Formats: sequence, structure tokens, C-alpha cells
Amino acid sequence: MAIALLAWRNGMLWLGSDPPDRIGTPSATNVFYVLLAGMQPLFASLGFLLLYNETLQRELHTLARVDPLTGVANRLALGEAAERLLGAGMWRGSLGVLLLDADHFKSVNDRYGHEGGDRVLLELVTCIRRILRADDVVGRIGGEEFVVLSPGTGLRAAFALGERIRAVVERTPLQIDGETMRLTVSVGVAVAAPGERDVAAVLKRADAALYAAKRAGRNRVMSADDADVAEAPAV
Ligand SMILES: Nc1nc2c(ncn2[C@@H]2O[C@H](COP(=O)(O)OP(=O)(O)OP(=O)(O)O)[C@@H](O)[C@H]2O)c(=O)[nH]1
Repeated sequence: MAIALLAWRNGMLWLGSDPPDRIGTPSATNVFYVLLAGMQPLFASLGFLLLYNETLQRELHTLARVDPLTGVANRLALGEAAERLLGAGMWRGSLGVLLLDADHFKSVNDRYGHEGGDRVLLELVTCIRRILRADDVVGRIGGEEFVVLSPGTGLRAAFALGERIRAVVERTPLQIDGETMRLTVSVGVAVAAPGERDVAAVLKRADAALYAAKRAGRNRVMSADDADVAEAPAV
């Protein structure tokens, strides 16, 4: 509005054949005009601050949802994604939930140090991401523990996805400190049926399956429906 007023006033002064008041004449219009002109930098600064604040808010929102080491979703972002995908379950079908845990990771740290272990985690994430579809979500929920959410995926397909990830990780050599090492992962698979909304319950089933996969010797995929899982204690 201020810009429109200034444009109007300038137009009157410079273009009008008979301007109402010269700029130097003391009048209410001229006082208003000078005030507005003086306030232009204030308006511009306010606009800039509002825009800057909006940008910072957006960046904070993103940073609060990213795992700083691997760049994938963190626990908060995964929880939000799971809620959203379960909410959409009625029209997208079931949601595959895979819980992955690197095997014997403590020995990786013992051998290559914590920094070496961090680089292995990064390579592991790269491996997993290469296999996922665009609308799958991967996140890190603990030291060497990851979750994959795969919308529109039933138990058989989720199991196959887990097996694909397991096999690719197993056969991918990782270069750490000039040495080649191999890592394996254990995977627990569960599926939220269309309409199921309880994220915690699905994760608990995937966790029980993961526990069973570890107990059965690691480097394997187990689903919540496997007989061994039913016997496994809840973790
Ligand atoms: N480098 C690195 N190591 C981590 C991080 N978070 C946790 N760890 C390590 O991961 C290891 C996890 O060890 P455990 O829980 O005993 O599991 P594990 O050795 O992988 O054995 P299993 O899971 O039973 O196969 C510990 O040594 C932790 O210090 C991290 O952010 N970076």
C-alpha cells in the first residue's frame, strides 16, 4: 500500500499538469508522503526479517528430522512418516516395516575405531538406499539399527525386499582404511494391514522378528509370522 501511495504522489507531482501541492509546501499530504518515504527502509527490513525467519524455521524443521551421521530420517521423522503412511493405508494397501541391524558391529568399531565404524554405517545406508523405491522411507533409530517403511507392500514382498537388502549388503565389499571388509545385517519384517494404525505395535512385531533372526545366527531375514518369532520373548 505504501508503494502505491508513493507512486500516486510522485505521479501527481511529476506528471500532473496542476499538482495539488509542491513537495516543499507544508501540508498534511506532504507530511504523510515524507513519513511514508522515511519508513520505506523499515518496511523493507521487516519484510526481510520475516522472510529470513520463515527460512530458518523451515531449516530447523528439516534438521530436527535428519540423522546427522547418515542423512536419512531420524526417529522423529520415521514416526511421522509411519503415522502418515498408516493413515493412508486404507487406499494404499498394507505397509511393510523392516527393522535392520548390523551384525557384530561392536567388532567393527573395535577394529577400525568409532570413525571407521561411522564410515561403515554410511556405506551401509548407501547400499540400502540403492535398493529402495522412491516412495520407500529409510531411517536410523539407533546406533546400527535402521527401519525401512515400504508402502503398498504385503508380507511376501516385504520379506523379499529384506532378503534383497541382506544379500546386497553381504556381497558388497566395504573399503575402510585401505582394507576390504564385509558386513552382514539381520532383518525383522512385519506388515501393517490396511486400516491398522498402531505404529508401536507393528514395530514391536518387527523387533521380535529381528530378535529371532539374531538368535537364529544373524545374516538372515525373519518375518513376524515365522514360527520361531512367536516363541521369541518380546523385546
Ligand atoms: N561407529 C559407531 N558405532 C556405534 C554408534 N552407535 C552405536 N555404536 C556401536 O554399535 C555397537 C553395537 O553393539 P551391540 O549392541 O553389542 O551389537 P553388535 O556388536 O552389533 O552385535 P549384534 O547386534 O548382536 O550382532 C556398540 O559397539 C556401539 O558402541 C555410532 O553412531 N557409530
